[in-house]
Order: sequence, then structure tokens, then C-alpha cells
Amino acid sequence: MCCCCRYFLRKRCPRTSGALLVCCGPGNNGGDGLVCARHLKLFGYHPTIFYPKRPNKPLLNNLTTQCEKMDIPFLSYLPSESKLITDSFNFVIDALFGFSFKGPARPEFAIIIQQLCNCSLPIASIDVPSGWDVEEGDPSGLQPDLLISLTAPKRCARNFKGRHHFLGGRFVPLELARKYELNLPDFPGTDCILELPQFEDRKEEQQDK
Ligand SMILES: NC(=O)C1=CN([C@@H]2O[C@H](COP(=O)(O)OP(=O)(O)OC[C@H]3O[C@@H](n4cnc5c(N)ncnc54)[C@H](OP(=O)(O)O)[C@@H]3O)[C@@H](O)[C@H]2O)[C@@H](O)CC1
Repeated sequence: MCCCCRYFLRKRCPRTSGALLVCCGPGNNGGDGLVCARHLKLFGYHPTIFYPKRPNKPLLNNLTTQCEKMDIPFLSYLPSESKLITDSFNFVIDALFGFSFKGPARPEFAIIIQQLCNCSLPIASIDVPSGWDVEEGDPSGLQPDLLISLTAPKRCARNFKGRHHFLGGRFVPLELARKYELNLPDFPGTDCILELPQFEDRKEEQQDK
């Protein structure tokens, strides 16, 4: 997913001013956020992590340690004024919740999601925009500019109205793809990411065939 973010950032946010806020949730989606922050730091950006609820799991502890050892700062709280967020960062990575989220968000996270909704910065959501039902989405919830679906777009991605939708990862064994009729697109060459057309455009393309 950091490849997708870099693509977007190259246009929107030069590395010299590449101050990014990475909001990480308590599950593996949050773990993806920690990996994303580490990779972006390696590529010369300046991530800051907000990781308010940290379950004591070896994988997540190790990912956190890697970020700490790379001198990535962790925020102890999210500023309640959205202006403070927009003044401090150029871009937000939403790694709060992925496909295991069951709404509605509990109060401590509902506030954070609302703060992201109020903030005017471009937002990239990893796998599922946080707060969205994995099947139905949430038309009144967070509306990211960039969605990075992992392995396969989740059903809610049909409701994504932002500018760029990427598919990341090409790890699905053929047998599994056939069994579940995933109908995954071909990745060019050895690329691990692919930009997908908007759902409405895809529907039109299929109708034209
Ligand atoms: N093959 C894979 O698995 C791959 C997974 N990948 C990545 O992992 C993501 C899925 O990770 P995941 O299953 O850990 O769940 P995730 O969405 O991060 O959230 C779980 C946490 O949220 C919490 N929580 C739930 N509802 C809540 C609420 N209403 N309000 C507040 N909290 C709530 C829940 O808390 P609990 O209910 O257990 O107390 C738990 O702590 C997936 O989207 C993708 O990004 C990829 O890397 C590719 C391979």
C-alpha cells in the first residue's frame, strides 16, 4: 500500500514537505498502517503515527518497535481541532479498521473517525474506509480520496467515490480465485499494484462488451 500512497503523494505532496499522519487501529488494518508508515519513512517522507489502542500481540508489538527504532514519532492524542491537523500534515493514512469492523464504532473511535471526516486533507484508506460496513459502506461516513484494496476489493468498494482506487497484492492462489469467482484483474509485468477504474466506469465497460 505504500506504493499506492507514494503514487498519490508524488502528485500532491513533495517529500520535503511530506508530513503524513498515519492513524492505526487495534487490528491487522492498524498493523498495515504501521508497515505503511515505516516504508514511507524509508522513502523519505515524514510520517507521524497515532495508535491509540495497542493490543499486546507479538506481530503488532514488533511492528511498533520497528517504527520506534526508525524515529517515527507517535502522537499521544489526536488534536480535537481539525485546523491543527491540517496545519501539521499534508496527508492522512486511515488504517483504523478493515474488514473485521462491525459498526457502529465505539465512542473512542467514533470521535477519531469524525475528526477525520471533518478534516480537509486528502485521506488514503487501507482496504476499507474506516467505519464502513464491509458490504454496504457508509454513505454518510468517511469519504477518502484514495482507496487501497488489499488482495481483492471488498464489496463496499462499489460505493467508493474518491479519485483513485488501487488494488494491492497479487497473492491469491489460482484455486482460491476460481473457487470464489474473484475475477481479479491482471497485474502488469511484475507490478504488485494496479489502479482500478471507478466502479461506475467498470459497469459501463462491461455493458459495452
Ligand atoms: N488475510 C488477512 O487477514 C489479511 C489482512 N489484512 C489486513 O487486515 C485487516 C483485517 O484485520 P483484522 O481482522 O485484524 O480486523 P480490523 O478490521 O483491523 O479490526 C479489528 C479490530 O477492530 C475492533 N473493532 C471492530 N469493530 C469495532 C467497533 N465497532 N468499534 C471499535 N472497535 C472495533 C476489534 O475489536 P474487538 O471487537 O475484537 O474488541 C479489533 O480490535 C484487513 O482489512 C487488511 O487491512 C491484509 O494485511 C491482507 C491479509
